[in-house]
Amino acid sequence: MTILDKIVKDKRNEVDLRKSLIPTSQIEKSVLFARDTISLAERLKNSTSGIIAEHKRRSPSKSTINQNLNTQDVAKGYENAGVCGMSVLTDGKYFGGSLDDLLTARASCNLPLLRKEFIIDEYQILEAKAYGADVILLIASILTRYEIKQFSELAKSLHLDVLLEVHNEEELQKSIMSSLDMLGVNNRNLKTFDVSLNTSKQLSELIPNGFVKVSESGISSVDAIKELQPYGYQGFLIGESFMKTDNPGESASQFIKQLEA
Ligand SMILES: O=C(O)c1ccccc1NCC(=O)[C@H](O)[C@H](O)COP(=O)(O)O
Repeated sequence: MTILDKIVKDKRNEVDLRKSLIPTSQIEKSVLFARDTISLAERLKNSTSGIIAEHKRRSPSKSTINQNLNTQDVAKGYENAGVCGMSVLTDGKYFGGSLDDLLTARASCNLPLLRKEFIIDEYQILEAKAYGADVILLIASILTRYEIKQFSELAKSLHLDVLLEVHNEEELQKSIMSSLDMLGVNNRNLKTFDVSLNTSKQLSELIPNGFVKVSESGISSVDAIKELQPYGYQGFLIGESFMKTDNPGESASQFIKQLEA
């Protein structure tokens, strides 16, 4: 069983439990459920840097990244740095995140927020909206084409942007549909954790125009972004590189200044 299989198995149990505790009707009554969302895709199209900065305490590939920071400081720091959006990991067991982190980030900044989660049920999309997200992530390797269609159409009906993540050509071909806004190529192989920017480079030409291209994971230098930009990437998701420092907002700020110099 791969780590991804384990995460998905645990996620099904976790979502079933939450569904039994909080009914959909209650989620839909939350104040944030009625909030006007902000489009990350539009921000990326109009940006010269395209940074999506992540809140990430730990991960299966790095047991500890940073356990000492508070989400409010990270969100405010990222906003002051001028990032286009913030990604908030909400998985508890493997990443040390929570829906409360999303809520705190929402209360602390006006950035478009991505709920970074292993979405396997429509219920999690309703939660994303209710806890202040503007964008959801769908991971092609854990979903069927039918699920990608159902989930992305639900997200669009709630005015959420959809970032679809792929790692290879097969996942990309199965997923392309008009209800997606952004196509993300994950440079980290989620089975082996190997990271290679070549994955983004190789898949770029297969992504149809009209989708905002996002390169995800393993980006730790301005040079990496300059290498990826000629392949049409407008968004760059960066987690560990910022979060491993004492001040992720300041690190993002220095990074963006260097990129735009
Ligand atoms: O980061 C992991 O180890 C990981 C393992 C299994 C599934 C997903 C994983 N990461 C989620 C992400 O996509 C990254 O957090 C995100 O792209 C940022 O990556 P990085 O800049 O390398 O922290």
